[in-house]
Amino acid sequence: MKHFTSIADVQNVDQLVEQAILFKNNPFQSELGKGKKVGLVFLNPSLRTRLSTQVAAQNLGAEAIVLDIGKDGWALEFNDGVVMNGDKAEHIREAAAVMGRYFDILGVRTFPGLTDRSEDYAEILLQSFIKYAGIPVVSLESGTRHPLQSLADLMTIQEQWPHSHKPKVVLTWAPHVKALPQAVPNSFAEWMIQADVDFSIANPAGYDLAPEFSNGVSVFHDQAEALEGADFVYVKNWSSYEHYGQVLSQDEKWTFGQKQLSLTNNAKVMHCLPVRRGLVIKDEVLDSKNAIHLEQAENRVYAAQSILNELLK
Ligand SMILES: NCCC[C@H](NC(=O)CCC(=O)O)C(=O)O
Ligand SMILES: NC(=O)OP(=O)(O)O
Repeated sequence: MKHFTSIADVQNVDQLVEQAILFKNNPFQSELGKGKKVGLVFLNPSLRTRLSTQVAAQNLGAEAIVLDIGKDGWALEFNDGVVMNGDKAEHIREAAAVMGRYFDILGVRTFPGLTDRSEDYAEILLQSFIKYAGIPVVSLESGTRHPLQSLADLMTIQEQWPHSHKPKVVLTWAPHVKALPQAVPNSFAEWMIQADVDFSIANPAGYDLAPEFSNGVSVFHDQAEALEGADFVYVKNWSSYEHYGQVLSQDEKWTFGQKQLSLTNNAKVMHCLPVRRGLVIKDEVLDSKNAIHLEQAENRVYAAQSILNELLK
């Protein structure tokens, strides 16, 4: 593995999940990180990703150094050939190259701007870090994907499903007050399409994911129809891809509560967090035994550890 930015970078997904489960059982079995340094650069906020990746690096014997570059770093210029006479103090060409000299692996979080679809979907920011750092780069959530989250999600589903038949997994949109990225649902879909599950998506009209992420998946605009018999429900808000970055609906009928849960096969309910209680998922579900969001968050450590371990090989 050279970089980890999507499932396409993984040679053997089953083996990766197996390794993550092995790390969960014995976190200190690998010392590949000894003497190595992992830089974690955040252009946007994070709780789980920064902490779980730091713990993962430490479990491998590596040191993780965090820079909240969006807050504490120089404002970065990503465009080439510009005269930098505005508010941007440093070009990505130097910033990434310098970090490439300090670290062995670089993790980067770059949320999409949600105004220019082609710019976000070309992953200009993440690709610039890869181009100029010259070391392995791990996506800590980029414009279009959140692969460390998806790996933890797949691991969680596998742990929670002891049966030999495929589970029915439904990704459902839920309302939100802000325009959020499509990265988490895109990525979850990408991983579920390759997994041994029966996968479908429920969202209001206007919220269909980009075709390259939902190719061949059944998409329902009727949430109740989609939820019937579900074994796992992944609840998440995202802004419109079609009307790019817009909030088209705040329909509270899509808030996931007991009413929705009762349509399922006593489903396990998932969310990547942070979750807005009462708006995205109701307390009655989050505080029930069906909710496995904390298991997902816990598994972030072992997902990150298996990726760092691969890159350190
Ligand atoms: N890393 C997990 C999710 C991050 C982000 N959520 C958020 O920005 C929520 C912010 C809020 O609720 O105000 C997203 O949806 O991609
Ligand atoms: N799920 C997730 O990535 O959480 P953070 O945004 O807090 O890192």
